[in-house]
Amino acid sequence: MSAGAYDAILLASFGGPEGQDDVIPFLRNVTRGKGIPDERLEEVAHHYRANGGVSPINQQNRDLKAALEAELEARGIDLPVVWGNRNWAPYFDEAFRELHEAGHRRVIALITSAYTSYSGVGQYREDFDRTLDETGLRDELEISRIREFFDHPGFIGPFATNLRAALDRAPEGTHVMFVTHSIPTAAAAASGPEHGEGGAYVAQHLAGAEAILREAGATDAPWSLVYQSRSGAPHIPWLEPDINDAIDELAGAVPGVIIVPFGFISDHMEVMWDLDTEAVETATGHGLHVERIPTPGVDPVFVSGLVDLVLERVNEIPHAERPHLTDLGPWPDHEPQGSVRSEAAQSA
Ligand SMILES: CC1=C(CCC(=O)O)c2cc3nc(cc4[nH]c(cc5[nH]c(cc1n2)c(C)c5CCC(=O)O)c(CCC(=O)O)c4C)C(CCC(=O)O)=C3C
Ligand SMILES: [Fe+2]
Repeated sequence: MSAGAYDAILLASFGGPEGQDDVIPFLRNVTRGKGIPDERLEEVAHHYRANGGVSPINQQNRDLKAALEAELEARGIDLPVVWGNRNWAPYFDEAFRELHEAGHRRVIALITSAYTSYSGVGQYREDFDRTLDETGLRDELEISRIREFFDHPGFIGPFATNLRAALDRAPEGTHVMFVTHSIPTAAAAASGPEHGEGGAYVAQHLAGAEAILREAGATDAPWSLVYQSRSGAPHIPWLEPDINDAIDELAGAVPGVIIVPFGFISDHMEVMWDLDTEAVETATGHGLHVERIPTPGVDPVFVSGLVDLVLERVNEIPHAERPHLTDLGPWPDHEPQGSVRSEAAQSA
């Protein structure tokens, strides 16, 4: 099946270190421009160091790329997938050159982040812009991107299925903790001031949590939205409560907690360390039943949903007809970046 006006998919992600020697250079990339000394970065590095200097995120993206390619082929959609990262190889400049050298001009970016925030969207768009200029490909490539997919059935579905199974295994009255990446309260407000104090970022998470509960047939379960992985200067306010504080607060009042990591699409370092090590230890320290359900990863429902999101653009599906499980969505498209000159302009 033709992919209409598009030539390729860019799988765009965060990137992560793949060995002890990579950790500090990777963290320098993540904090570029902030002038953080290596000694401070070494303090942040501990969870990578404890895992041989390796973040699982790059392998998870290789697996997601392969799963996308298999789904596209199964559906007969002729769209190659090129992978690029913000903070580690393969970097966006390598990916953009690969796309251009293969003759691709109009690209759909699939960013591995489901929600609207500077870190999850804005920084990626800035990086695309900067990379188009640095590679001299601004007039040769046009980068569009799929909409934020926080309420797409392909993203909600796997969480709902796994939450239902976890609730069936848990003691009556177990509390459901929806956890996502904390961000500075100022960044949250800026993500969509029309949505109130926490901006679009918090509004999307609250609506997404309710959608997961509905799809799991668990609207009567006690639940809350909590946060993880705050960093930076302590005097700067970030979204709260931290998941460990929330567990401390609930201990004694509930028999257990189910942790739903719906802030991420794969079980990367911030899930493995901040949740599976720290938060689970907090819960077991209180003698609570605790289970952390998986992120979508390469769940076939999620992978198929990502291809559906790409096809929304390929087939120019009207906005109102795009599937969404909250009344916040479907989230609007973003303006393409770069400017492929039309054939007419090129021949003129
Ligand atoms: C909203 C959000 C997402 C979700 C969107 C998405 O999924 O993209 C996300 C993802 C990730 N964040 C990651 C890692 C890091 N984030 C950092 C720092 C920060 N993240 C922030 C926010 C987010 N981060 C913020 C506001 C900062 C403060 C500094 C700044 O304002 O930029 C730092 C620096 C050290 C520190 O400050 O902790 C590291 C190492 C990894 C890789 C994990 C792995 O290696 O497996 C991933 C997927
Ligand atoms: Fe982060």
